[in-house]
Amino acid sequence: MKRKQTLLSELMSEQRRSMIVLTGVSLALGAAIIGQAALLSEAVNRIFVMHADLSSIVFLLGSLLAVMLARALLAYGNGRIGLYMAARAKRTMREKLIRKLANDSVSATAGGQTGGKVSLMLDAVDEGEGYFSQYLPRMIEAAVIPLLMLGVVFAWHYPSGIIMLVTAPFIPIFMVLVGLKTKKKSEEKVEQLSQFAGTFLDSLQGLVTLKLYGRARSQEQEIERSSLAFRDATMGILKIAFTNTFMLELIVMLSIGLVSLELALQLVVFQSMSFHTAFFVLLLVPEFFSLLKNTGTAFHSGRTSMGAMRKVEQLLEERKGEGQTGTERTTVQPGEEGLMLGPMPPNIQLNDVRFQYAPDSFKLYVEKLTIEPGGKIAIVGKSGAGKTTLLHLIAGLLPSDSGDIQLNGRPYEMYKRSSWFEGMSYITQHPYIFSGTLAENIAIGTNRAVNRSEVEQAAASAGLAEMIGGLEKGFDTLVGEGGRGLSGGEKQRLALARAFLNQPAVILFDEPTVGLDVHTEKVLQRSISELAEQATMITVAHRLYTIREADLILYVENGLLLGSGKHDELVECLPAYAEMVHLQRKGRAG
Ligand SMILES: Nc1ncnc2c1ncn2[C@@H]1O[C@H](COP(=O)(O)OP(=O)(O)OP(=O)(O)O)[C@@H](O)[C@H]1O
Repeated sequence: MKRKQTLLSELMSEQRRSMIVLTGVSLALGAAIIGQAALLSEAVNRIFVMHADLSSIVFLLGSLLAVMLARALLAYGNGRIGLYMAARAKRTMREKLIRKLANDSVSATAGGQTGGKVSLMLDAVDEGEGYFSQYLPRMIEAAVIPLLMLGVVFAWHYPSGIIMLVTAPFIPIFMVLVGLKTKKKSEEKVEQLSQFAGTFLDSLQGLVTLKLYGRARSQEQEIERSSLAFRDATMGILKIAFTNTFMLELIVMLSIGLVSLELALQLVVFQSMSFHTAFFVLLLVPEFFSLLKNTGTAFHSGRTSMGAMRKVEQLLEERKGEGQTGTERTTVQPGEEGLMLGPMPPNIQLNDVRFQYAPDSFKLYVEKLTIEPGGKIAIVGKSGAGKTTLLHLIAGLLPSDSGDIQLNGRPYEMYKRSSWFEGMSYITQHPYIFSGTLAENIAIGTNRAVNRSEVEQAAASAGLAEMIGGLEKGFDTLVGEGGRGLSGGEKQRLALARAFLNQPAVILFDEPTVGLDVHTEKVLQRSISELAEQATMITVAHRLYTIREADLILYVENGLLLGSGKHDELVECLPAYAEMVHLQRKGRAG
């Protein structure tokens, strides 16, 4: 059975070439370190033991300087390659996350904690960087350079080599023990951070609601609790990191002490070795242990990064399976090369379509439904009956569990998704206003480049001209986050202006449930009917006027399409519909 490729192994396979370069640079760095020690010990030997004059060692000192420079450059090069690998890995992770979120169905994207996702996108991906910028370069260095050094020490003075060989494994053993402990802690930390960020962002977004319901204080306490938990998790990791550093220093100090003692005994007591050799080995030993020690710190950051990467992987995995109910779900493959839809409204057909948000939850079933091109459809029913769900299914914003949705007689999946979405505009009750100017917010209605006069024309058609004309900066007024606020009616008209730019073949319209003033209502109605002249219009309808004018009314109850037809027909043959109309009339009169 083929093993599932993890995110880390995927990222690693991208970095193969960089890792080969890294190994080459590490080898050169090892040679430079050994060369530096050899030249330095030779220079000291000549000056202090052989009392050579300065002119005879000028070349030696020049070579030493060159090797030191080369070492610095190689160490810098290693750092740069690490940073390059980290940047590449972060880009890949972000791309994967964005692609995943963008390809999820609308309901899946809207689900979950927004703040948590933001924190994951920004922080966990950043934390993952340490694996490539620190851990990998240090590990490759540790695998290459100490071996090189050990070989040289063995060749020059094998007893020191034996001590190094015996003491060195204590460092990785210690690292593994500590690493295992930090891994769990770091996963906890990322979890805490995500929770903290989530609580914080969600509280900020809902500040007005919280204040109104007098919940601001309890939310404050919740944020405090969340931040304290995050602090504790961070402190836990720091405690381990500090103890780790202290223990590593101790092991390194003892090991260097042991080699020095052995060298001193050989040099002074037994006089069995030259000063040159002893000094050369003595110069190499701290370098050897310092490299191993660096891997200790890198190991710690590597574990933290792995914890963060697991979180990213979980989000990618989670969303992969999200919404699957066990039955084969007709998912839409994004970006597939498929049929293109033309500018004309398509014929839309639903056959035996079933949908469920999750097992044991609300069920929607449509046996047969045909929407003719250019039709004006009103979906009606009680609150929670499934009107919006049906609208989203027709629009392909939700994937059906079974059955098929056809456009012009062919399954929906055969079409290129972008061609369908480009020909469609969705005017929701609460359209999202992005942070930017009014002109920019209108221009996002279409993919093609638009000029200012087209934006102005669209705004005028949507009945926004008067309101924008009254603003000091007109179309350049900043709206959305950090900008000017817009009323509910203005937001919907802005969404309408987006649709006017797009000139869609299919319009989805979620009619406002709250009453707009007569003037706004008239403007909206006029604009929408103008926009819908050449298009199929599917409205989740609440107004009697819209319902009466519709070519086809779909009456939904408890997720079932109870009846469809014209207003008069339904009043005649569907008592539930007749009652709804009656109640609506009474409501208006009262
Ligand atoms: N993302 C979701 N996950 C699970 N259940 C959902 C989800 N969205 C809606 N539902 C449930 O599905 C049912 C139908 O919801 P839907 O929004 O389609 O109703 P509606 O007729 O449009 O209601 P309203 O007129 O109040 O907007 C409701 O019971 C709702 O709670």
